[in-house]
Amino acid sequence: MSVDRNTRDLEPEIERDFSRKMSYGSYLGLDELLSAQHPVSGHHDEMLFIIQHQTSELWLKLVLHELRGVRSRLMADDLRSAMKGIARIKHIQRSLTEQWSVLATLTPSEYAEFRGELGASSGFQSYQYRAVEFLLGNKNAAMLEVFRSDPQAQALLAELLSATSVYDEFIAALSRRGYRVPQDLLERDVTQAHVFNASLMDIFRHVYENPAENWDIYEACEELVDLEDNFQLWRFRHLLTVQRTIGMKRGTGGSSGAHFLRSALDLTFFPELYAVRTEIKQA
Ligand code: HEM
Ligand SMILES: N[C@@H](CC(=O)c1ccccc1NC=O)C(=O)O
Repeated sequence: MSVDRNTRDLEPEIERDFSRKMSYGSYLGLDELLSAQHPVSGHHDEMLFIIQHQTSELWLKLVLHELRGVRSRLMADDLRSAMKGIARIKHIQRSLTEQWSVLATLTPSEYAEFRGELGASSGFQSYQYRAVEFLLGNKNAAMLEVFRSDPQAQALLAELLSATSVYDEFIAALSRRGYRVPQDLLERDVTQAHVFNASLMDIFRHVYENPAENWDIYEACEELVDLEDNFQLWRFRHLLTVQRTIGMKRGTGGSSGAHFLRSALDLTFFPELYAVRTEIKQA
């Protein structure tokens, strides 16, 4: 290292020939990844728009992978390891939510220059986003119609629609641990969205009023609430970004736009875990 040249000398042992060895780029498939940006307009800012979506989809791919892991660890009654997966997902969610500030630098005037070229395409057609919602228990069979022209995406969603969600498996694990979960909930039609079930309230009230005796379950409940909070924060930042870039215009996907996105804030994955807060007895 020569300070005066402000140049770092490369050590002789540093690998330089990758003609027969796996390199960074080949391991990561960078040729494919970095040639997958295809702007449809000639506008400078479209690259930001594309990369923001692509990075979001990459993180969603990992969220899906981790959620599947969480679900199978719950099925194996390995609560601690399931919580490790949720901790990772929470960090990814924070990163996804934080990323909205980058897209917020796209002004309405800049977006208006290429929005017309997007046609009917929209984030509403993100199958990975829908898969995450399904895995968390917010099923909606009508969403599959959007993917008629993409059989692979439709098959993935069909598989998840008829599979149990993370919350279904958490509830099943509670039952195996001796908490009194009613049979009808254990045998619910898993193709439907989970809806508030009053019979879970006795269990969660007991857990929240006696944390010390139910510590790992208590912790798991709070992890799930963090997950839902984070999901809602992402939705809210999306809504704010939409409002500042297209105001109250209709969406390219055909919806009413901001109004439609606002109504997603009323959806909930774990309603009983929020409802229990109202019922905890005060000392
Ligand atoms: C300027 C940026 C953006 C605008 C103006 C925008 C606008 C919209 C609108 C209006 C909708 C409603 C569906 C429609 O009719 O099109 C929508 C849905 C959606 N967008 Fe975006 N969006 C933006 C960026 C993003 C980004 C970066 C993502 C990340 C993947 C994303 C993901 C989604 C998803 C998942 C939905 C479906 C939401 C739901 O079903 O509630 N959007 N977007
Ligand atoms: N729905 C957006 C368009 C949009 O944002 C979009 C277009 C193509 C691919 C992803 C998108 N992102 C989120 O909806 C709009 O109405 O302007």
